[in-house]
Amino acid sequence: MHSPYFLGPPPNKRLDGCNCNRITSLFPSVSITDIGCNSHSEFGAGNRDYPSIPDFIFRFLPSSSPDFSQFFPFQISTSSSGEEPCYAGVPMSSIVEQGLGVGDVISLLWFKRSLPRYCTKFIEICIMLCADHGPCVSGAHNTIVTARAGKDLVSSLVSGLLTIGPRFGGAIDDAARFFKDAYDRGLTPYEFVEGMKKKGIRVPGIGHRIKRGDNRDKRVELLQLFARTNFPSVKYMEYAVQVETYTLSKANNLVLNVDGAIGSLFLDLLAGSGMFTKQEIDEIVEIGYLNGLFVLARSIGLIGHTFDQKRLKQPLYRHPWEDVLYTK
Ligand SMILES: CC(=O)SCCNC(=O)CCNC(=O)[C@H](O)C(C)(C)COP(=O)(O)OP(=O)(O)OC[C@H]1O[C@@H](n2cnc3c(N)ncnc32)[C@H](O)[C@@H]1OP(=O)(O)O
Repeated sequence: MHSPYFLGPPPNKRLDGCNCNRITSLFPSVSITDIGCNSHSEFGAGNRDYPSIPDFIFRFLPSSSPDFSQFFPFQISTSSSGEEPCYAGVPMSSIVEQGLGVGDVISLLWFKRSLPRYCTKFIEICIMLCADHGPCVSGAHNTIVTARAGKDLVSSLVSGLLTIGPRFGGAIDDAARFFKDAYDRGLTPYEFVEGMKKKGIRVPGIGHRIKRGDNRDKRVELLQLFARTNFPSVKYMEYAVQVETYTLSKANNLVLNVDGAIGSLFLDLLAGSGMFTKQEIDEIVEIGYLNGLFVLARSIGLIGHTFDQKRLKQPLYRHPWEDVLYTK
C-alpha cells in the first residue's frame, strides 16, 4: 500500500535529484513504493499536496531510525509553517502564557531545549549586566563617533559591535575554553598561569583596564552571588577565583573580569544543570556560543548610545588634536 506521505519538496521548492535511493539504503524496511516519491510513483507526479522531505521523515519513519539529519539542507528551530511560530517546538502562545522571558527564548533558540529557571535567569542577568558600560569603552566610543558622523542606526550599532574581541567583551569563549581545559586536566592555578605565560598567551578572563584587587567589578560579584546561591555546583568558577588569587599576587589589575566570570559560570551551568551531555558541552565550548551573550547584551547599550547622540543633535566628532603626537 502506498504511504500517504510522499517524499520530496513541493514542485515550487524542488531540490536537486530525489532521495529515494538514499532513504531505502539507510532504511531497508522502506520500499520506494512506500515512499511515494513523485519520480517513482504514479501518485507523486504533479501532485502539489505532498509533504516536504522533513514532513515525510518525521511522520513516516520510526523515531529509532538512524540519523536522518543529512536529508535536511536547512535545519531550523523556528517553525513558521503552522498556525503560529514555534521556537524549538514551543509555540509562541505557550511562551507568553507561561510568562517565559528572554533567557528562555535564548535557551530554546541557541541550545534547542528548555533550561531550568535558574539557568534562564542567569542568562538574563548576564544580558542585563553587560548591556552597557558607559560611553568611554571601545564599542560605545565607536558607535558614538559613527552616529555623530550622521550614519544610521544599523551602521552605528555594527561599528560598535566590531570592536568586540579578545580585549573587549569577546574573551568569554576563550575564558571558558582555557579554564575548562586547565580544570579538567587538574592543573593548579600556578601551573595554568605560568604555562600560559610560557606560551605567551594572556589568560582570557583575567585583567582589567580600570578594576583592581581593591576595586572589584560589581558585575562579577553579582554573577558570583547568584551562582553561589542558585547553581548546584560552581566548581569552574571557584577554580577561576583561585586563578585570580594567584594572578592578583603578581599584579593588582589581574582581577577576574566579567568575561572570565561569565565564561567560568557558564561552564558550571552546562556541567551542573544535567541538561547537556559531555559531548554537547565540548561542542558548545568549541564552537564558541558564549561571546554571543556579550554581543547581544551590548547591542542594547549601543542602540541607546546611538539614540542619545541623535536626540542631543551632537555634531561631527573630532578627536582633540592635543592627544596626538605628530611624528615624521
Ligand atoms: C568586558 C571586558 O572587556 S573584560 C576584558 C576581556 N579580555 C580579556 O579577558 C583578555 C585578557 N586580558 C587582557 O588582555 C588585558 O588584561 C586587558 C585587555 C583586559 C586589559 O589590558 P590593559 O589594562 O591594557 O593591561 P595592559 O595591556 O597594560 O597589561 C599590563 C600587563 O599586565 C599583564 N597582563 C594583563 N592582562 C593579563 C592577562 N590576562 N594574563 C596575564 N597577564 C596579563 C601583562 O604582563 C601586561 O604586560 P604586557 O603588555 O607586557 O603583556
